[in-house]
Amino acid sequence: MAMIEWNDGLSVGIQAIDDDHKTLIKLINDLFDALEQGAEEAVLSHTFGNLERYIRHHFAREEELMMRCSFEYTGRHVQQHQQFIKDIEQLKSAVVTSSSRSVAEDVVHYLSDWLIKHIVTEDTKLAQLSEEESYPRRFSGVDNRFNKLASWLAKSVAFKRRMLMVVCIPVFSMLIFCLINIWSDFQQLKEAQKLNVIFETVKSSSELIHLLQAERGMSVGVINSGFTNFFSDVGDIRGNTDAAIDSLWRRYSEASDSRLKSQAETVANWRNDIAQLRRSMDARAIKSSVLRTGYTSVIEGLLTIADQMIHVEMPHDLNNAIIANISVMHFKEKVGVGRALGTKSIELRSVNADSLHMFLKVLGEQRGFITTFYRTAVPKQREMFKELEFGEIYRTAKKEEAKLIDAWSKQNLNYLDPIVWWKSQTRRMDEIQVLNRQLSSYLQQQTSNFVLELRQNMMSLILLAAVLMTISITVCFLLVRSVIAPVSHLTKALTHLSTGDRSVKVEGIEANDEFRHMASAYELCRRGLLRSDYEYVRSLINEREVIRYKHLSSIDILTGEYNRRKFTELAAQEIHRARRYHRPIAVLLLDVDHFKRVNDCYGHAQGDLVLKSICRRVSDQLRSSDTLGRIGGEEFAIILPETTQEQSVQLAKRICATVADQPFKFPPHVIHVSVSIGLVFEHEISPSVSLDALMSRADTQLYRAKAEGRNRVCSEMEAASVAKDSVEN
Ligand SMILES: Nc1nc2c(ncn2[C@@H]2O[C@H](COP(=O)(O)OP(=O)(O)OP(=O)(O)O)[C@@H](O)[C@H]2O)c(=O)[nH]1
Repeated sequence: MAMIEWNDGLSVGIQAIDDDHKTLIKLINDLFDALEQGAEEAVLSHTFGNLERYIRHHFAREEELMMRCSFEYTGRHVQQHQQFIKDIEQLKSAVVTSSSRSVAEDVVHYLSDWLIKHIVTEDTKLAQLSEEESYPRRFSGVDNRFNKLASWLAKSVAFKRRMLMVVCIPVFSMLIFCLINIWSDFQQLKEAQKLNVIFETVKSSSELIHLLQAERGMSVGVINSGFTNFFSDVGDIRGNTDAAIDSLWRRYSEASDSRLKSQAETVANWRNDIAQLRRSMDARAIKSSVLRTGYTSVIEGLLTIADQMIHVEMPHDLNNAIIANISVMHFKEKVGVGRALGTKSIELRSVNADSLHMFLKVLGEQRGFITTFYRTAVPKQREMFKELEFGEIYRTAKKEEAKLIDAWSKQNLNYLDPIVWWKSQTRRMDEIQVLNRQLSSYLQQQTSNFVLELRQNMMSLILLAAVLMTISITVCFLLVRSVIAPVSHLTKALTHLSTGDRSVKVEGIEANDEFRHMASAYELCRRGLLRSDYEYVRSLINEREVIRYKHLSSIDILTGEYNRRKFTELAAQEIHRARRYHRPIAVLLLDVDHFKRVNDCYGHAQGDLVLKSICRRVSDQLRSSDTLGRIGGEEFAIILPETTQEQSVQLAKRICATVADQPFKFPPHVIHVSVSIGLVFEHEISPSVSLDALMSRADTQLYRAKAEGRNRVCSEMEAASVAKDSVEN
């Protein structure tokens, strides 16, 4: 029968160590079997030797592993190993040389207890530590980078923090995303607010260009008419132009953007240039062509500044919209140039090819700007332009343009009226200016919408960020409550359980999930351990009961000495030992003399007291290694191991004397009693001599002692010497 058995639950997870443990279990079982079968000393010694060697081998393997893992308690463990190896030599001698079977069994129990403790506590700790090492493991998982990373994370970042990471990383990523977008929107908002200023200046520039175009046309008309036509109109328009220049200058000089501010000086210069042109005109000291060039250069300058605005960073749609708007401003200027060319040609009736060529070139430039407009304009702007193109004024002007080209091609401008031409083109320019204003308003509207959209976007992002923060804080709080707290409770409870404290319950887990299952499993485990604790205590009690019953079944109730059964068992062991080790032994049979009379005279109760007292006196004479037993009513037997013949005879005589010399006093009675003893002695017990044989021989001597008068010791040696004496005599 196996003393202990391997159970996979004992595995520490390291194949080599598990194999060692299995072999150790087998060797302990072998030792137990050998003892069960009553093996000879040589067999026991061999079996124990195997166990001892394997323990040394196992310790060496463990110590090597401890060194490799830098195990914290290596020194202490090595010391324990050395101590155990010393102890095991004593255990070996206890098993091999002890004649007592129970001693050998105790040693085997001790060894099996040691092995289980060693596997369950010491080696399990070591195995946990060696997980990081490359020691061949039984359950090696898939060793890939992901697993390594996960393992690194598990070791470097505590569970609580990992849980927080799970929540915080995505939430904070989104938060950062929101903040980046808020920042970007904020920047765009600032730019958009600047755009408003830019569009205002473009609008003002457009108004100024329109007034300058009108002033240029009228001023040229005044000069060309010899200062007869339009003179009063020029005065009115100059005032408007001055107001528009001042307004534009103020816009530029008050602008916070350095790009705009720098244009204020240019506008001031243009104001001076225009004033100079006017003075020259009023002094009639300028040609119309020079005057036109002067105005045109200012207009082109204004258009160039407007052109620069398209390079300001802004949303694509707005950028296209402003390009479209500026294209219309350019287009209008080209209409103005065409108007002047046509007017001059009709007035002079000039049909030269250069003029026609220039006119056609201007028309080409107009088409170019219209193409740019259509390419960049947003649908709404296109709609506005189409309305203009299909309007009566625009179509009339285009018809006049066609008439002029036709007349030019026929080389006859005589039937054309310059006033009609000029007016048609002027009305067309006015219409275009109306369109320009609409386009500018549209731009401002778009910018306002854009700003509004940005503001709303920013507000939404701020709201989202606030919601995310609230969610993350709430989720963190909930996680702490619902995950980390149960894990902490369970860990605490398990720690208590592992140290033997079975009283800690897991409380506060309200979820109906894995934690509840874990808590239930823990509770089952705790109750199971409690039950096994009680069972263990129960088994200890039972064991004690068995020992007590065993004791009772071995003891004579009256005297407290061994009864016949136990005495026979112990006497047989002593005889076995004496035979094995060739040691001497003596057997004494003692009978109370005339005890019937004691009973008869003093009663049975008094007789019992006398028997007890005799036993005490006899026992007082014995050594601890001697064995006394009551084998009959008033008959006792004594085994004296390791005693010489002389010592045994002396002891027997001393017993006789100690009983007979002092009467037993049980007031009011004084009872005189004696004992007779039959003694046998063996220097060395041969295999043929049994306990029964010795007892029988002792009984013969006892019978002789009774026969010879009682209160004496009779032995075989003395009988032999008497017989020898009589033969010699
Ligand atoms: N009080 C008491 N008497 C016992 C007990 N056991 C046996 N006896 C008595 O011991 C007596 C033994 O008597 P016998 O066998 O005739 O021997 P004896 O009277 O001692 O005489 P010898 O042995 O020949 O010296 C009997 O009267 C038994 O009743 C006991 O436990 N208590």
